[in-house]
Amino acid sequence: MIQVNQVSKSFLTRKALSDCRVTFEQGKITGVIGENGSGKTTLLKIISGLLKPTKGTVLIDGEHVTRRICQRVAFLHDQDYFYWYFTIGELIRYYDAIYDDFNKEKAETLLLFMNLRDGQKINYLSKGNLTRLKMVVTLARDVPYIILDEPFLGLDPMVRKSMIQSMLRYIDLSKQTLIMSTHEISEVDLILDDVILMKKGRVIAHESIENIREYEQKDVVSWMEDMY
Ligand SMILES: Nc1ncnc2c1ncn2[C@@H]1O[C@H](COP(=O)(O)OP(=O)(O)OP(=O)(O)O)[C@@H](O)[C@H]1O
Repeated sequence: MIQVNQVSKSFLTRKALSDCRVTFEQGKITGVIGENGSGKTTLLKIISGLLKPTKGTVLIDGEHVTRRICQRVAFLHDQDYFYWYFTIGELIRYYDAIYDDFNKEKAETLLLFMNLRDGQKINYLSKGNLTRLKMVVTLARDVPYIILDEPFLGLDPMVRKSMIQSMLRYIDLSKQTLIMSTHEISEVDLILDDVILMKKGRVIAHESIENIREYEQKDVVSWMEDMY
Protein backbone atom coordinates (compact mmCIF):
# COMPACT_ATOMS: atom_id res chain seq x y z
CA MET A 1 0.00 0.00 0.00
CA ILE A 2 1.19 3.54 -0.74
CA GLN A 3 0.04 6.32 1.58
CA VAL A 4 0.43 9.95 0.61
CA ASN A 5 0.00 12.09 3.73
CA GLN A 6 -0.63 15.83 3.43
CA VAL A 7 1.93 16.22 0.65
CA SER A 8 2.67 19.65 -0.77
CA LYS A 9 5.31 20.59 -3.33
CA SER A 10 6.51 23.98 -4.48
CA PHE A 11 8.98 24.83 -7.22
CA LEU A 12 10.35 28.19 -6.06
CA THR A 13 7.18 30.29 -5.94
CA ARG A 14 5.02 27.91 -7.99
CA LYS A 15 2.86 25.56 -5.95
CA ALA A 16 2.48 22.23 -7.76
CA LEU A 17 0.79 20.20 -5.00
CA SER A 18 -1.25 21.30 -1.98
CA ASP A 19 -2.05 19.02 0.93
CA CYS A 20 -2.55 15.84 -1.11
CA ARG A 21 -3.89 12.86 0.83
CA VAL A 22 -4.49 9.60 -0.97
CA THR A 23 -3.98 5.86 -0.53
CA PHE A 24 -3.12 3.45 -3.32
CA GLU A 25 -4.25 -0.03 -2.39
CA GLN A 26 -2.38 -3.24 -3.12
CA GLY A 27 -3.29 -5.16 -6.26
CA LYS A 28 -5.33 -2.39 -7.85
CA ILE A 29 -4.98 -0.44 -11.08
CA THR A 30 -5.46 3.25 -10.31
CA GLY A 31 -5.68 6.02 -12.89
CA VAL A 32 -4.53 9.50 -11.94
CA ILE A 33 -6.45 11.98 -14.06
CA GLY A 34 -6.94 15.74 -14.29
CA GLU A 35 -6.32 18.74 -16.51
CA ASN A 36 -2.84 19.79 -17.73
CA GLY A 37 -0.72 21.15 -14.90
CA SER A 38 -2.96 19.71 -12.16
CA GLY A 39 0.03 17.97 -10.52
CA LYS A 40 -0.20 14.36 -11.74
CA THR A 41 3.48 13.98 -12.75
CA THR A 42 4.68 15.77 -9.62
CA LEU A 43 2.66 13.42 -7.42
CA LEU A 44 3.92 10.31 -9.22
CA LYS A 45 7.54 11.51 -9.07
CA ILE A 46 7.23 12.12 -5.33
CA ILE A 47 5.82 8.61 -4.81
CA SER A 48 8.71 7.18 -6.85
CA GLY A 49 11.29 9.13 -4.84
CA LEU A 50 12.40 11.23 -7.82
CA LEU A 51 11.22 14.44 -6.12
CA LYS A 52 11.07 15.35 -2.46
CA PRO A 53 7.88 16.85 -1.06
CA THR A 54 8.12 20.34 0.44
CA LYS A 55 5.74 19.15 3.17
CA GLY A 56 4.15 15.84 4.09
CA THR A 57 5.23 12.22 3.81
CA VAL A 58 4.86 9.18 1.57
CA LEU A 59 4.84 5.69 3.04
CA ILE A 60 5.40 2.60 0.90
CA ASP A 61 4.34 -0.55 2.73
CA GLY A 62 4.53 1.45 5.94
CA GLU A 63 8.06 2.77 5.37
CA HIS A 64 9.17 6.28 4.49
CA VAL A 65 10.45 6.71 0.93
CA THR A 66 14.22 6.24 0.92
CA ARG A 67 16.60 5.08 -1.78
CA ARG A 68 16.13 1.47 -0.64
CA ILE A 69 12.32 1.68 -0.53
CA CYS A 70 12.23 3.31 -3.98
CA GLN A 71 13.69 0.13 -5.40
CA ARG A 72 10.20 -1.34 -4.95
CA VAL A 73 8.92 1.06 -7.61
CA ALA A 74 9.44 0.91 -11.40
CA PHE A 75 8.68 4.27 -12.98
CA LEU A 76 7.98 4.94 -16.66
CA HIS A 77 8.72 8.59 -17.44
CA ASP A 78 6.90 10.63 -20.03
CA GLN A 79 10.34 11.81 -21.13
CA ASP A 80 13.04 9.78 -22.92
CA TYR A 81 16.03 8.83 -20.85
CA PHE A 82 17.83 6.15 -22.87
CA TYR A 83 21.38 6.00 -24.15
CA TRP A 84 20.66 6.72 -27.77
CA TYR A 85 23.74 4.93 -29.15
CA PHE A 86 22.67 1.59 -27.55
CA THR A 87 20.92 -1.16 -29.44
CA ILE A 88 17.84 -2.68 -27.80
CA GLY A 89 19.88 -5.76 -26.82
CA GLU A 90 22.54 -3.56 -25.20
CA LEU A 91 19.88 -1.65 -23.28
CA ILE A 92 18.39 -4.89 -21.96
CA ARG A 93 21.85 -6.07 -20.81
CA TYR A 94 22.41 -2.65 -19.20
CA TYR A 95 19.13 -2.85 -17.27
CA ASP A 96 19.93 -6.42 -16.28
CA ALA A 97 23.27 -5.21 -14.87
CA ILE A 98 21.92 -2.26 -12.89
CA TYR A 99 18.65 -3.65 -11.47
CA ASP A 100 18.72 -6.72 -9.22
CA ASP A 101 14.99 -7.19 -9.86
CA PHE A 102 15.30 -7.08 -13.68
CA ASN A 103 13.83 -10.23 -15.24
CA LYS A 104 15.75 -10.72 -18.50
CA GLU A 105 13.59 -13.62 -19.70
CA LYS A 106 10.46 -11.52 -19.18
CA ALA A 107 12.12 -8.63 -21.06
CA GLU A 108 12.84 -10.94 -24.01
CA THR A 109 9.24 -12.21 -24.03
CA LEU A 110 7.99 -8.62 -23.88
CA LEU A 111 10.26 -7.60 -26.78
CA LEU A 112 8.71 -10.34 -28.91
CA PHE A 113 5.20 -9.29 -27.83
CA MET A 114 5.99 -5.68 -28.79
CA ASN A 115 7.58 -6.72 -32.12
CA LEU A 116 10.97 -5.25 -31.18
CA ARG A 117 14.31 -6.81 -32.11
CA ASP A 118 17.62 -6.96 -30.20
CA GLY A 119 19.71 -5.41 -32.96
CA GLN A 120 17.58 -2.29 -33.54
CA LYS A 121 19.35 0.97 -32.67
CA ILE A 122 17.45 3.09 -30.16
CA ASN A 123 18.33 6.21 -32.14
CA TYR A 124 16.35 4.98 -35.15
CA LEU A 125 13.20 3.81 -33.34
CA SER A 126 9.87 5.50 -34.07
CA LYS A 127 8.14 7.26 -31.16
CA GLY A 128 5.70 4.35 -30.86
CA ASN A 129 8.48 1.75 -30.70
CA LEU A 130 10.46 3.87 -28.25
CA THR A 131 7.45 3.97 -25.94
CA ARG A 132 7.00 0.21 -26.38
CA LEU A 133 10.64 -0.21 -25.35
CA LYS A 134 10.12 1.96 -22.26
CA MET A 135 7.19 -0.28 -21.37
CA VAL A 136 9.33 -3.42 -21.86
CA VAL A 137 12.06 -2.28 -19.45
CA THR A 138 9.51 -1.06 -16.89
CA LEU A 139 7.32 -4.19 -16.90
CA ALA A 140 10.37 -6.49 -16.89
CA ARG A 141 11.25 -5.38 -13.38
CA ASP A 142 9.85 -7.73 -10.73
CA VAL A 143 8.76 -4.97 -8.35
CA PRO A 144 5.58 -4.59 -6.31
CA TYR A 145 4.74 -1.11 -7.66
CA ILE A 146 4.64 -0.01 -11.28
CA ILE A 147 4.03 3.65 -12.02
CA LEU A 148 3.43 4.85 -15.57
CA ASP A 149 3.42 8.56 -16.29
CA GLU A 150 1.43 9.29 -19.46
CA PRO A 151 2.28 5.96 -21.13
CA PHE A 152 0.13 6.76 -24.18
CA LEU A 153 1.42 10.26 -24.94
CA GLY A 154 1.53 10.86 -28.69
CA LEU A 155 0.80 7.24 -29.65
CA ASP A 156 -1.52 5.98 -32.36
CA PRO A 157 -4.50 3.75 -31.38
CA MET A 158 -2.71 0.53 -32.46
CA VAL A 159 0.27 1.21 -30.20
CA ARG A 160 -2.04 2.28 -27.35
CA LYS A 161 -3.85 -1.03 -27.72
CA SER A 162 -0.61 -3.03 -27.55
CA MET A 163 0.45 -1.08 -24.46
CA ILE A 164 -2.84 -1.85 -22.70
CA GLN A 165 -2.60 -5.53 -23.68
CA SER A 166 0.95 -5.70 -22.32
CA MET A 167 -0.23 -4.28 -18.98
CA LEU A 168 -2.99 -6.86 -18.71
CA ARG A 169 -0.77 -9.75 -19.73
CA TYR A 170 2.48 -8.95 -17.94
CA ILE A 171 1.44 -7.25 -14.70
CA ASP A 172 0.64 -9.77 -11.97
CA LEU A 173 -1.97 -8.05 -9.79
CA SER A 174 -1.67 -10.74 -7.14
CA LYS A 175 1.80 -9.31 -6.46
CA GLN A 176 1.88 -5.96 -8.21
CA THR A 177 0.06 -2.64 -8.06
CA LEU A 178 -0.26 -0.31 -11.05
CA ILE A 179 -0.68 3.46 -10.94
CA MET A 180 -0.83 5.47 -14.15
CA SER A 181 -1.51 9.04 -15.12
CA THR A 182 -3.32 9.53 -18.38
CA HIS A 183 -5.45 11.83 -20.50
CA GLU A 184 -6.67 8.82 -22.54
CA ILE A 185 -9.40 8.09 -20.01
CA SER A 186 -12.01 6.50 -22.24
CA GLU A 187 -9.44 4.04 -23.55
CA VAL A 188 -8.22 2.75 -20.21
CA ASP A 189 -11.23 3.02 -17.93
CA LEU A 190 -12.10 -0.61 -18.73
CA ILE A 191 -8.95 -1.83 -17.00
CA LEU A 192 -8.99 0.62 -14.07
CA ASP A 193 -10.27 -0.22 -10.59
CA ASP A 194 -10.06 3.32 -9.18
CA VAL A 195 -9.51 6.87 -10.35
CA ILE A 196 -7.93 9.77 -8.56
CA LEU A 197 -8.97 13.17 -9.84
CA MET A 198 -6.59 16.11 -9.49
CA LYS A 199 -7.29 19.79 -9.92
CA LYS A 200 -4.88 22.69 -9.30
CA GLY A 201 -2.48 20.58 -7.22
CA ARG A 202 -5.14 18.94 -5.08
CA VAL A 203 -6.66 15.47 -5.04
CA ILE A 204 -10.34 16.38 -5.34
CA ALA A 205 -11.79 12.86 -5.63
CA HIS A 206 -10.88 9.19 -5.28
CA GLU A 207 -13.57 6.88 -6.61
CA SER A 208 -13.95 3.31 -7.80
CA ILE A 209 -14.88 2.85 -11.44
CA GLU A 210 -17.67 0.52 -10.31
CA ASN A 211 -19.26 3.29 -8.22
CA ILE A 212 -19.01 5.77 -11.07
CA ARG A 213 -20.66 3.35 -13.49
CA GLU A 214 -23.15 1.51 -11.29
CA TYR A 215 -24.27 4.13 -8.77
CA GLU A 216 -23.60 7.40 -10.52
CA GLN A 217 -24.49 5.89 -13.93
CA LYS A 218 -21.79 7.89 -15.67
CA ASP A 219 -18.72 7.23 -17.74
CA VAL A 220 -15.46 8.47 -16.23
CA VAL A 221 -15.15 11.45 -18.59
CA SER A 222 -18.63 12.81 -17.70
CA TRP A 223 -17.95 12.14 -14.00
CA MET A 224 -14.71 14.12 -14.28
CA GLU A 225 -16.47 16.99 -16.07
CA ASP A 226 -19.15 17.09 -13.34
CA MET A 227 -16.54 17.07 -10.57
CA TYR A 228 -14.68 19.98 -12.19
N1 LIG B 1 10.52 21.33 -12.40
C1 LIG B 1 9.55 22.24 -12.32
N2 LIG B 1 9.82 23.53 -12.12
C2 LIG B 1 8.84 24.47 -12.00
N3 LIG B 1 7.53 24.19 -12.10
C3 LIG B 1 7.20 22.91 -12.31
C4 LIG B 1 8.19 21.86 -12.43
N4 LIG B 1 7.53 20.68 -12.62
C5 LIG B 1 6.22 20.98 -12.63
N5 LIG B 1 6.02 22.29 -12.44
C6 LIG B 1 4.71 22.97 -12.35
O1 LIG B 1 3.92 22.28 -11.43
C7 LIG B 1 2.57 22.20 -11.87
C8 LIG B 1 2.15 20.75 -11.97
O2 LIG B 1 2.87 20.15 -13.04
P1 LIG B 1 2.74 18.60 -13.41
O3 LIG B 1 3.71 18.32 -14.50
O4 LIG B 1 2.85 17.81 -12.17
O5 LIG B 1 1.24 18.54 -13.94
P2 LIG B 1 0.51 17.40 -14.81
O6 LIG B 1 -0.86 17.26 -14.23
O7 LIG B 1 1.36 16.18 -14.87
O8 LIG B 1 0.42 18.10 -16.22
P3 LIG B 1 0.30 17.43 -17.70
O9 LIG B 1 -1.04 16.76 -17.77
O10 LIG B 1 0.38 18.62 -18.61
O11 LIG B 1 1.46 16.48 -17.86
C9 LIG B 1 2.52 22.96 -13.19
O12 LIG B 1 2.11 24.27 -12.92
C10 LIG B 1 3.96 22.93 -13.68
O13 LIG B 1 4.24 24.04 -14.47
